[in-house]
Amino acid sequence: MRAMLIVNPHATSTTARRRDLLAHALAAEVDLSVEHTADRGHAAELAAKAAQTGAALVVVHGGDGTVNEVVNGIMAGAADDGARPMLAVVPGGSTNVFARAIGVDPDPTAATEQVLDALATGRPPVTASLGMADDRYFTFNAGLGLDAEVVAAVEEDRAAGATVTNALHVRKTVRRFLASDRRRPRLTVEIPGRPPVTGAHLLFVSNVDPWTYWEGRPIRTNPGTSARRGLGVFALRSLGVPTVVRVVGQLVGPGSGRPDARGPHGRAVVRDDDVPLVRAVSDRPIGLQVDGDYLGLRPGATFRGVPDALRVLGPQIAASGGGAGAGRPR
Ligand SMILES: Nc1ncnc2c1ncn2[C@@H]1O[C@H](COP(=O)(O)OP(=O)(O)OP(=O)(O)O)[C@@H](O)[C@H]1O
Repeated sequence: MRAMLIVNPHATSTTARRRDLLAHALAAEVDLSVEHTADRGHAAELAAKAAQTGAALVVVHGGDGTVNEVVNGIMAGAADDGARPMLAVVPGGSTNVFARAIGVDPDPTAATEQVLDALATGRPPVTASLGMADDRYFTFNAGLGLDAEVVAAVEEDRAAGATVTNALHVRKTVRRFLASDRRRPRLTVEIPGRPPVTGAHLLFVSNVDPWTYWEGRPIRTNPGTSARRGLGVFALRSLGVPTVVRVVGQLVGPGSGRPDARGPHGRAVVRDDDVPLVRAVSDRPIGLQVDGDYLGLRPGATFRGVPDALRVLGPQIAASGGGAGAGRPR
């Protein structure tokens, strides 16, 4: 089997030793080419090349941003899903939301074992859905408004040499929240078959649950969403302090991370956990983020679910038919 290993050598939790071990272990099982990314965008080019030249497997070792690039590269490189290489993820970032949501072990050594075991035993890949925000695929979430503004502000600090920490995210979120125009909501959100929702301030669209992790704890905006189902939609129609305090409490309070958590709810919360399509139009330009990558200001965006888009090698499937969001064997 021909495979490509794509590594972001600058990802937060990777080391030279781990990269070497991973490459050696994989090379014992497959015909492997090893590529290190040189800059932003390179992982997408490499993955597209792997798909175009008929590789059967692309293994990515990096954070969610590099995984997003690799997925977009695979999808661009092979339009026909039968010709698409399988994906395997060995987490190398700080949160690794997509990998964890589809049942990849967050520990890179254990995740490597999952991939080697699947190769050695012939365990089939599982399928996973993707989301699309306009023409860009996403693996875990995309958003319009506050979260995109926070991503942009954090990226700016990172580019200036700051270390990205949870504390930095909190500072930027509070600052953007206080600076936002909380009296003039910008968005109209349209979900087919439902009356349009006017007066929304922000929109989060999820492909998997949880939406993200905080200090290792899952933050669940749409607990009914998984890589086997459609998109999760979460919008807020009020940024009033009482509403925000209540919703933040529902997102991070006791019991919020449990598998049976109800998720955020209330009059100002618009939520749907399984939709094929959602459109949002803004009355003035609004920031868009996709898997933590800021794409700039937009007049709005169209989000689509892409079922069974990827075959992911490594995660096991529970007897009940699904791990944490993983799809079915294929
Ligand atoms: N060699 C590189 N040099 C600069 N940027 C890169 C390189 N390789 C990948 N990138 C970009 O850097 C961003 C962050 O990388 P990645 O997600 O792999 O790691 P991370 O920052 O550790 O992840 P996380 O933010 O989840 O902790 C990605 O958006 C990716 O496109």
